[in-house]
Amino acid sequence: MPLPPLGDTIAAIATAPGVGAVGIVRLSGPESYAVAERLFAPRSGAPVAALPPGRVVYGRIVDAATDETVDEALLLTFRAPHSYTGEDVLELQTHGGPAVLRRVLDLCTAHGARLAGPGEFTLRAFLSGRLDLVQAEAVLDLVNAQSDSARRNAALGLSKALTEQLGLIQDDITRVYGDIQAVFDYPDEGVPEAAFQAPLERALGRVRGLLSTARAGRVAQRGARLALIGRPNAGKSSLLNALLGYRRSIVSSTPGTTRDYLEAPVDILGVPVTAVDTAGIRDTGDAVEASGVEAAKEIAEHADLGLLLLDSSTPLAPDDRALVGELSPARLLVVASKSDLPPAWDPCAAQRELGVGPVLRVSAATGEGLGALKEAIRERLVGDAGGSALWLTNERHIAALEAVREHLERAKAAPDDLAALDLEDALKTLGELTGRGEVAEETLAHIFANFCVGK
Ligand SMILES: Nc1nc2c(c(=O)[nH]1)N(C=O)[C@@H](CNc1ccc(C(=O)N[C@@H](CCC(=O)O)C(=O)O)cc1)CN2
Ligand SMILES: Nc1nc2c(ncn2[C@@H]2O[C@H](COP(=O)(O)OP(=O)(O)OP(=O)(O)O)[C@@H](O)[C@H]2O)c(=O)[nH]1
Ligand SMILES: [Mg+2]
Repeated sequence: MPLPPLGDTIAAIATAPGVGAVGIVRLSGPESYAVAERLFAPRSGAPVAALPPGRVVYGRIVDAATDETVDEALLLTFRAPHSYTGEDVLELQTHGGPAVLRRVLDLCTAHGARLAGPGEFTLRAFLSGRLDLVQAEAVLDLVNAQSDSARRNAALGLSKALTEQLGLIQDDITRVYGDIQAVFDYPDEGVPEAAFQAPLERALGRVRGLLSTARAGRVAQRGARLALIGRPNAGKSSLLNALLGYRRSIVSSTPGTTRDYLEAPVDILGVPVTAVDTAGIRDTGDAVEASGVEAAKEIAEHADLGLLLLDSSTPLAPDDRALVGELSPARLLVVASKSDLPPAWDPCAAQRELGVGPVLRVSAATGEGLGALKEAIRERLVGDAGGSALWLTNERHIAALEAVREHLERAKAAPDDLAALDLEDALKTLGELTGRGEVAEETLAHIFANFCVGK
């Protein structure tokens, strides 16, 4: 997959497909003004090329071949290097609608622009040095963000928060590397071992700190699956409805009401979650119910978090204890449901007996404990990011930093001459990560292929 050529002038519709109040066609490249000259008539009559940058001018989009007025529009002007791409950029803001935008884009290509490929504007911003690779990827994440936590995180990436962290890591490694080289060059001067260790430890600490946010980052980016499980009648469907705030799942006093699983998206304090209501788990002779029970177990096993509901109004049963045993404690949150009813057992005693974390008292009927439950879910899904404001969300970044961590750990344990090799590798990996070092063309092509056209 080769990279698209640079140096020509590209055009694309920048706004989302479909009907909208306003739509934008964007041009970037050395011929942008010349292309616009041929299709835009400012009302002032001034030539487009003479327009000062950073302005909005009103005028008409005209098809020079027929003299037809295609639309009234605004033209936005940028001059290299002061633009998103670093090149001459013009934006034509027209009425939003597929036919208008398509026609304006056709005029752009008729007058010398080329249709832009996916991510080509942002690729040019990267290649002109206006964004590093981590920022360019943050643009992609920002556009694709579906939850507030994903948006916030991408905005931090774009604002260089991650770039700056990586810079600090790079500085420390460079320092250690330089010191080791000095020892090779002037062995008699002797740089004490301790001088290497401190910056190396600091860099390693930063890398580990960033990596510890990866789980939270993945959850923010892709969302998490939350399985509601328990015996029949435990109140799973009622709790699902309470979390959603609307009636999604059928509730009844007949045990075995939910037969198949059911998924619903829900925002848990900014974390995108897919909640899955499942069939009550019990031994059953009914083949349909049994396959629902099978599905429930499998869903619980693969979920990011299992919410095990234990009915607090009836005594705990052997089935409840068996369910606790089947699920990994790290991915289990236990709820004492129906807390508005007189309790048949004590949550604190149950916590000790079952060997699980805190058992949360919740009532789907009154809403009691729902807020605390949401807090606990959020904490379990993204809590390990600690106080870090910035989360790693991108698999490429995670993989690169894992490689850096390994190099640094090896360097720490190795004699100086071998450490130098690992430090070199760590620096090379960081360079690929930010794009400030050497990056394979395939890597770039792969990253930008995931963008939408016009971005
Ligand atoms: N209409 C429109 N809205 C948009 C964008 C766009 O390209 N067009 N953006 C695109 O994704 C984002 C804004 N990003 C931008 C980043 C830099 C520059 C720019 O021209 N920078 C110059 C001048 C800055 C200044 O005036 O101080 C520079 O940095 O030199 C423009 C947009 C979001 N909104
Ligand atoms: N008082 C009270 N009753 C509840 C509460 N939650 C559920 N119930 C009742 O418990 C019964 C079972 O509720 P469901 O939500 O259908 O239980 P379930 O776990 O989905 O049951 P299955 O689908 O059969 O596995 C219904 O009669 C509900 O009204 C609660 O918080 N308080
Ligand atoms: Mg149910």
